[in-house]
Amino acid sequence: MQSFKMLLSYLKPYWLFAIIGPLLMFVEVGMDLLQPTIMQHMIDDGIANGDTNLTINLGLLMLGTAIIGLIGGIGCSIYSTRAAVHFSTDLRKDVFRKIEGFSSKNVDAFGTGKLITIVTNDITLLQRAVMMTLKIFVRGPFLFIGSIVIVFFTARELFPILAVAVPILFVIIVYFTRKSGVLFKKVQEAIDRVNTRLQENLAGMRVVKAFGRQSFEKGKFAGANNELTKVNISAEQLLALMMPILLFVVNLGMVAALWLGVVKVDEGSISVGVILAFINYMTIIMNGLMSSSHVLMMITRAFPSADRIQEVLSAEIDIKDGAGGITPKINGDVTFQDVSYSYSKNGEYVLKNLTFSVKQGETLGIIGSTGSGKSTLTKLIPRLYDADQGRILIDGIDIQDYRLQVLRAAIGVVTQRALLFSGTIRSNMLDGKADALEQELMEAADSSRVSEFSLKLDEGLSHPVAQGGNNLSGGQKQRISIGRAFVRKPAILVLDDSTSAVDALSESAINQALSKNYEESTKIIISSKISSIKQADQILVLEDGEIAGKGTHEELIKLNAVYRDTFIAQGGTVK
Ligand SMILES: Nc1ncnc2c1ncn2[C@@H]1O[C@H](COP(=O)(O)OP(=O)(O)OP(=O)(O)O)[C@@H](O)[C@H]1O
Repeated sequence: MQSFKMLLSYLKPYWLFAIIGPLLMFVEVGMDLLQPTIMQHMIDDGIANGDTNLTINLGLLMLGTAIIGLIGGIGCSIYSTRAAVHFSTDLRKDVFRKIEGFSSKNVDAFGTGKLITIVTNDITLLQRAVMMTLKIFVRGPFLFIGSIVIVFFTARELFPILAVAVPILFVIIVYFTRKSGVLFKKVQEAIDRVNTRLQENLAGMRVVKAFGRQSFEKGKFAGANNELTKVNISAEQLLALMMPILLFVVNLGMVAALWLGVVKVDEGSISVGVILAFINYMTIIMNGLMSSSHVLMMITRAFPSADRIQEVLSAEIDIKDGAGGITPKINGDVTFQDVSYSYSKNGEYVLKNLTFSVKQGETLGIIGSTGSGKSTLTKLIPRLYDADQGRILIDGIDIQDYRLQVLRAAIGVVTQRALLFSGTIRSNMLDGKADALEQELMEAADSSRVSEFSLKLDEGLSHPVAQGGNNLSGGQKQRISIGRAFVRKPAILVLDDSTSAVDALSESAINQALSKNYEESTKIIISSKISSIKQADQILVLEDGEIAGKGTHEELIKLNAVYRDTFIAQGGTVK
């Protein structure tokens, strides 16, 4: 509820629409409320007295009020829709912007499935709730209260029926609205799980097919889907139950009105027109209450969504921007001082007391078994995660003191899995440096061996890249990913097992280009192949998050048994 109220501030820029809409609705409802009373006079004063002129005039008045009501209704729809759609557009923009600023830890904490549901489903639900509020929230209560007031003054003899029926209707609505709120929260959570399953399957479709896991994955998806079906049915059934119960109460009220009305007509205290008008008002009251309850349900349904949206908007981004003011030119000396890191609070440390330094232009090789923390180490440098203990310095300055933009602009990362975006080879490479000159682009394409295959393509660098680079081979994707990092000529180049899918010839060409064209960049190269890091100025051997060895290839061969054994296992010979 609190979140819903807070998010309503997004309506502020559209306050005029948000006021005009409901105001026009007042016009529509006013006209609706007049109809039964006009009809009553038509029956009692016009038809009963055989006054044709009055009957026709009252008939025309009914038509006139109906047309004015229609205009009010259409105007209300137009303005309310505008306000609600603009509201959700602005909200979606802000939520997306916030997610863009999330640290990797924030994303891990929410999960991508949930974030997608929030940006799509939750915001749509909220938009609908706002629209209904502007359109119908005025209509329901106004119809309801207006009818009660009119009945009180024009059919007081029948008023006791309302005095009994209305509180009962109220209790029913409050009960069902509360109950459904809880269930709709569960529906949202179930949608999260379906989205997560779907997302995982789409991303890993090839693996699923290659391993013949379709039926297994279908089973998992069906599990999440069945869960969603179950809670959806419970929620919808609850809603479906409410309407007949409300109708039943209203019908009882009508029967009572007819019975009491006949008695009163016999007594001569009311006319037939009053009974008909009362029954009409009773229907209007029911409609008013039903539409109010419908909007209330929509709003209740939107409460959990508002909470989830607010959760994103108020999430504290754990990576804080540095104060800046430091020289934006980064040379590339990297120093780790006693750095430890754990992915979860109170969890096991993935990196333990790492201390090493690498000078500008030097190459640092990192080798170690699977899960030893190599990738994590490199993720700490552009501050995708912040170290829990110790400090990381670049050019002698703590990385937390740099503006994030400055820090990250100085680092070129080639991730283990080549992640490409739909577009062209060129647009993917330009992601590394948007304003790169053609010459810089070509140099990067040559160094990363992109040219080697792009020149054979009809469109060259303009060759289209499908979503995720699915129309390219693993090696081609890796080369484009390397080219993207190369084009920025970064002070620090991080290559995380980035040539695993590249053929030996290309790998050696890329390594040559690295030492020739990127002489000034500090190079941090993770590789499972010793041949790829043999020439490094310094090699770290990571074991279980700790530095188990440090030195040049020759030093480690002599002094580090794990390194020596790995070298021999990879076909190396030791003198
Ligand atoms: N986002 C994450 N959340 C929680 N734990 C993680 C996360 N990423 C990695 N880990 C864990 O941290 C440890 C180190 O992972 P890391 O990816 O750094 O290893 P690595 O040495 O690069 O492995 P590989 O050679 O297989 O790529 C592993 O135990 C892994 O399970």
